[in-house]
Amino acid sequence: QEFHLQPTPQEYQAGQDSVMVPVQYSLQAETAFRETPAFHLLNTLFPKGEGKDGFPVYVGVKGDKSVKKYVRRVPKQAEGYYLGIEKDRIVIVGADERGAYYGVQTLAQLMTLGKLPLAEVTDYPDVPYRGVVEGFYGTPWSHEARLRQLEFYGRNKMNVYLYGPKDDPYHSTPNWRKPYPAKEASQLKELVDKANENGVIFYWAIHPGQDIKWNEEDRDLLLKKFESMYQLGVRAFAVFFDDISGEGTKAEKQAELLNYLDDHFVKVKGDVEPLVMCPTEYNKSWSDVKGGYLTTLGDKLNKGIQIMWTGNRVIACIDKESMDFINPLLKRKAYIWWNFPVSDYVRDHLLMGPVYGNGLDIKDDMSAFVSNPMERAEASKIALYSVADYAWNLEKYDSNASWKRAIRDLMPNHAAYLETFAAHNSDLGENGHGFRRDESVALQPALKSLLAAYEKNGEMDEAAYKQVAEECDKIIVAADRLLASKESRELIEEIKPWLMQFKLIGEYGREVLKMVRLQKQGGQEFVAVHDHAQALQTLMYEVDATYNQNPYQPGVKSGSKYLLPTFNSLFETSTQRYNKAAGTTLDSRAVYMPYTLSSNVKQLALLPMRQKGKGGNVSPSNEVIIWQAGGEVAVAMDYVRTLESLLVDLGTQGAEKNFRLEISADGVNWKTVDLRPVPGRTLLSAEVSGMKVLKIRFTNVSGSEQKVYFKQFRFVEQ
Ligand SMILES: CC(=O)N[C@@H]1[C@@H](O)[C@H](O)[C@@H](CO)NC[C@H]1O
Repeated sequence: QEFHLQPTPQEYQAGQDSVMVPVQYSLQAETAFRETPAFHLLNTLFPKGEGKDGFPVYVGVKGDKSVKKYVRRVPKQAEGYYLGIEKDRIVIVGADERGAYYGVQTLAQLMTLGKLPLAEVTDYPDVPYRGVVEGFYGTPWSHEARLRQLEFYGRNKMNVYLYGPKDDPYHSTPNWRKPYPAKEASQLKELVDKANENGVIFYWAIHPGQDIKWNEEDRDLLLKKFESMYQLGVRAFAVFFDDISGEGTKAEKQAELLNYLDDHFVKVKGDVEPLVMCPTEYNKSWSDVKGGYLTTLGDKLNKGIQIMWTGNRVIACIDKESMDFINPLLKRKAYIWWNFPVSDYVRDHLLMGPVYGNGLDIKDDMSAFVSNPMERAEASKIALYSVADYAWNLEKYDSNASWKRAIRDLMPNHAAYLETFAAHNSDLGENGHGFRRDESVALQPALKSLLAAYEKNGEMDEAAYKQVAEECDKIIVAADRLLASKESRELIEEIKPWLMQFKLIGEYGREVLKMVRLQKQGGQEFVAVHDHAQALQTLMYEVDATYNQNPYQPGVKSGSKYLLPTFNSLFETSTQRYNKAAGTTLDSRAVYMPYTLSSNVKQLALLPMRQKGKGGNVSPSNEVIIWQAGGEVAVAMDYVRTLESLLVDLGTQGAEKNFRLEISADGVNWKTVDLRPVPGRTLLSAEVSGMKVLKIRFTNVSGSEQKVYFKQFRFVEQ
């Protein structure tokens, strides 16, 4: 693999010549430089550290005497730097302190080459703020995972991390008004210090909108919370108003609060970054321009305040058209919150594929590009590496090359195996946002050709067969090697269930290919191989029913877009053909989904049904659902079944007054069923035990539009 600086620099010129990597350096810099993160990093790069006879390293920022003669080479862009490696010196000049830090990070990468090329790097970021918003639903990252993330951001020249895990009770309702308990407070302080060491601005975000009162008391409580975070070292703050309903959604009030914080906290402190806010209307598909929410923010919010935006939809790639829509309304460059590789709405999938689909022509249209990642911190690094690469230098961004480098960066000694795994674990599966990713890209042609030849006219595409068979072998080896890896143990522990599932898919594919071969030969051995394949199906079901049993999208899906569906089709077709020829009745069902969802509520229509054990649930949504009067959601069974229980949770009290649940045993006659609120919760329980059901229907009968959450719709069969 040829060497490539990360992120891709704006300009990198290297001759053939090089110098040995010095073991010691002598620092030529202003005294003040010794207090900077750039110095602390530089000091770790030379085995023998600093010494007066060491290799001269001139380092500083524009204006420093020590680097005066190089000042013309420094880019004018913020965080830019010039790095020159000459025969008798190294020169690093930053446009500012973080630029100097980035110059040292680039030097660190060059020093891994074993010898230093005589080179010049003139570099700077395209997008001012680049990084990560920990803004997902689900288990917040651990403290150790966050510390590792911050080092990763420094190495990849990401300069922001926004702390905003939805399920941290002190970030959101109910405890946003309270200071953190001692342990959490000291951990946050440690994170702030770690961020500073790595050139990362640590934003602490608050999510008060669900229960904030627009009065002085709450305003002062929020200010007090900011003050308590300031005491912990936080110097950058955000206010998120996403996923709320009710009073807290008022634009005028939100703007008034933000401006108050800006005038009475940020400007007073003098050493705090500009505020960042996430609007309630944070994507175009939800915005009602005429309603004036966005333009109110655009008109009223103090100019320096940044406003976040997820694009044309909740989950969407960002392009020129998206930016041309939003920037004029906000009267500033939107601060992009990119919802990838976040998977809190497809928690049974890993998103390990390339970062692609964002415009390469929008570097001047956004003030920030931050990624909302998976709750699996280490696994998110593949995407985050490429987000860093993209946001630093859009025009030179190459998604596939970046993806390969990201994998090698994450597991240098197992890159080939991790790439095999990542290639087949990248799509999200069906989901309520309709957002999909490509998967098994290199193998797709062979899978399609093998299936088409066999299913349409019973032929064998030998070349495709061979390629798929070889891939199955690679999958099995890759899964074993990764499961046994000593390298990146934290990553392996995060993705272990998916690695187990992945291996089973490789073994299942191997057996299914044998079945196809044997079916055509008509051999008796078909039965034994069929039974082995079925045993593997059972093991795959067990993994899916045992691990990652979260209440939203439980289970472990792998290779779900092309790989497994192809093997399942081949299993079913070869078994059916064998049965026909041999007069046997081998079970030809591969995977089974007995329930079908239908709905005329726009945000529910695409939600996938999931089978779990002896029951099913409709995949929940994180967002507020606009449920029109008379709107309904229905679930149809494949044949009449008997219910044990049914639970609905719309996240709002009193929903049982506005909605009706009906059951039909024949799809024609309907019976209304009582919905009982569970005391103290928004959960509703239906008395359905023993009822025969072919179809379930749940309707808004309030006569008006309802804004609710769709947190749960689950039933269990007897
Ligand atoms: C601005 C934003 O995306 N907010 C949340 C975010 O916290 C979720 O993680 C995101 C992905 O499901 N959906 C949008 C919404 O629910």
